[in-house]
Amino acid sequence: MILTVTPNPAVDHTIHFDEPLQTGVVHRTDDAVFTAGGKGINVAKYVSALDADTTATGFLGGHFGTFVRGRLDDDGVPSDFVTIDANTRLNTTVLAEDGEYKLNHNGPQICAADVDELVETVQANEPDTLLVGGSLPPGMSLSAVDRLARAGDWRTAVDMGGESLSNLEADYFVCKPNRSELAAATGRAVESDDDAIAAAEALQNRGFEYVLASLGADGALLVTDDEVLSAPAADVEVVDTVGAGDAILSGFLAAREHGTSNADALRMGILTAARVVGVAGTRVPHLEDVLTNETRIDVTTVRRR
Ligand SMILES: O=P(O)(O)OC[C@@]1(O)O[C@H](CO)[C@@H](O)[C@@H]1O
Repeated sequence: MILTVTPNPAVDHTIHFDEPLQTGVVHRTDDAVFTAGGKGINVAKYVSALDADTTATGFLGGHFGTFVRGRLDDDGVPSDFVTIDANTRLNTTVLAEDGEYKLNHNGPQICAADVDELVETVQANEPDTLLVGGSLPPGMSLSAVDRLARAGDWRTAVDMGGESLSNLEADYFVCKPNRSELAAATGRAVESDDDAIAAAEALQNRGFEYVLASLGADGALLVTDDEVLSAPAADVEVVDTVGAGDAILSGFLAAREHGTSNADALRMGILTAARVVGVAGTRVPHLEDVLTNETRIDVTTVRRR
């Protein structure tokens, strides 16, 4: 079972305007979507739709916490959250004619007892794979992530900011940096494909079994002890990119749970992301047929290591 930990869940508010944003103007629209979000929660939603056994945990509180719980229940995603006093955050994505604006709140204050309860909740769920996804709320330190990774006999995936990746100390199964996180984690400029490969290899050498790097329109890389694999992005219409990285990781984790090869897992990540970018916000698109989809994604071996 894949247990996802979202230390800092969110109600994702995605609002769309057919005009560029301007200061001093009241922009009005009918087009707004509210979903249960946060990186770990998105992974739970997507891997569940990919037919992998999953449960979502993390911290939830207040009215927004109730909303997130309710949405997961409606979607049939099992959850086992730690309840906190403070309100879960609201994150807004504005899709305007002049671009995609992401406005994220830092989240509610967490205390040591909340973290202890989270560790106990994770242990009680006995996952095979643990994923810790997204930012840490105020009061939760990075050492708590290492503690979660070491609290039982599971493999741990992480999807966190680049600086966090470079400061983790436990053993990790996979991390999923994007381009800027690769740069922040390694202190290298990541502009070209070669830069991305070199940075992903450098990160893998630091002790991650797999580095799955999401490169937006340039697709994704998978670096293992033995090889570097590359896959292009699918050629699809993009509504917004929110959740695309979560989708790549979800496809990869679900495929690994189903026992596929590395190349097929990378392909499934790309195909899952191709569906997710086609819907607004972090709504769950139709994913049941992703494995059997006709779309050709050619995974290439960049080099053997
Ligand atoms: O502030 P964080 O935790 O880094 O990111 C949170 C977030 O922006 O990431 C998800 C998309 O990946 C959204 O569902 C969510 O609002």
